[in-house]
Amino acid sequence: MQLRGKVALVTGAAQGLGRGFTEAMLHRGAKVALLDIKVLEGRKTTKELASKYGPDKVLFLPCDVTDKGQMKSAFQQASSHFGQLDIVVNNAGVTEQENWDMVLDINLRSVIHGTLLGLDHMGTDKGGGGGLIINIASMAGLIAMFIGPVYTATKHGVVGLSRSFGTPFHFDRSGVRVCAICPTMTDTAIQPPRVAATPEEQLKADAHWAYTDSQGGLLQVSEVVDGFLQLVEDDSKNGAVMRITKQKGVDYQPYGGGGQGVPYATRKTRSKL
Ligand SMILES: NC(=O)c1ccc[n+]([C@@H]2O[C@H](COP(=O)([O-])OP(=O)(O)OC[C@H]3O[C@@H](n4cnc5c(N)ncnc54)[C@H](O)[C@@H]3O)[C@@H](O)[C@H]2O)c1
Ligand SMILES: CCCCC/C=C\C=C\[C@H](O)C/C=C\C/C=C\CCCC(=O)O
Repeated sequence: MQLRGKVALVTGAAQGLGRGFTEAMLHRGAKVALLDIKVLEGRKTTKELASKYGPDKVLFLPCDVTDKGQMKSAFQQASSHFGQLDIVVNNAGVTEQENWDMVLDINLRSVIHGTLLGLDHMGTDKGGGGGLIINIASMAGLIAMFIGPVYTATKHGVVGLSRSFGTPFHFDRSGVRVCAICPTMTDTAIQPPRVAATPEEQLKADAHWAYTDSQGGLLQVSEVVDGFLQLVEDDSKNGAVMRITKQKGVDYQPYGGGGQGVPYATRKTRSKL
């Protein structure tokens, strides 16, 4: 998909990777609705981007992605403000924490909801023009992050969700590509400090940084954004799971069945047999 003239919605866009994806799309001529629970940061980011790309190109919508009403309303406001919706990036996320219900709600349930809302707004079967949904998973969606079992579970869930909605069964109806991106450790505020407050936290921080350093250190946001743009522009990728690592750069997780999971003959593909 070429970005010029397109409209995107990005969750967790106030900072970090979400801000990076937003700015890259604006730079290529898209308009973007920025959603975030952090209202001050969200407004500040939007103001900065408005002064660089034009106030008509951005819209900030305060939104807690775990609140179904707020999410539904934000999607409606983004679509009606810009007159269309072409790309949804389910990016908002948090790292492992004691309140594991919250990790599940933000990292998985809201991504499921954001994907369903994206299909409702963009699906050709729902009166939309088709489009693209990119779900931000993590390498922890493909391998076990031993200091983050719940985080790992949510990111594996995001990968599975994206692969399933990325099968021809769904694409034939909706015209919406659904893909996931799995970056390894990236230099954003989600990263824990090297020096922690308690011995237990220090044990985790030491394990985390030993692993990260052994993998060549942190990715920069720009490296993940480069992969993101590649996925946006490559219309052949549906149900694809992009990996981004310091050692191998951008590549795709290999799966049997050409990345489409269990072979499935849809009405359209059957009629061509
Ligand atoms: N940084 C990494 O190492 C890394 C690696 C792989 C994947 N990821 C994933 O990338 C995504 C972005 O993370 P980041 O590294 O930019 O972190 P970040 O903390 O810099 O940004 C996350 C953003 O999500 C927002 N957010 C959190 N909870 C929210 C909620 N309930 N509703 C709305 N917005 C909410 C935050 O306010 C923040 O702006 C996350 O899904 C994360 O799991 C990060
Ligand atoms: C002390 C808490 C650390 C929390 C880490 C913060 C964010 C990480 C986000 C990334 O999405 C993780 C990406 C890849 C991790 C994959 C495997 C790591 C294995 C080693 C480990 O458990 O740290």
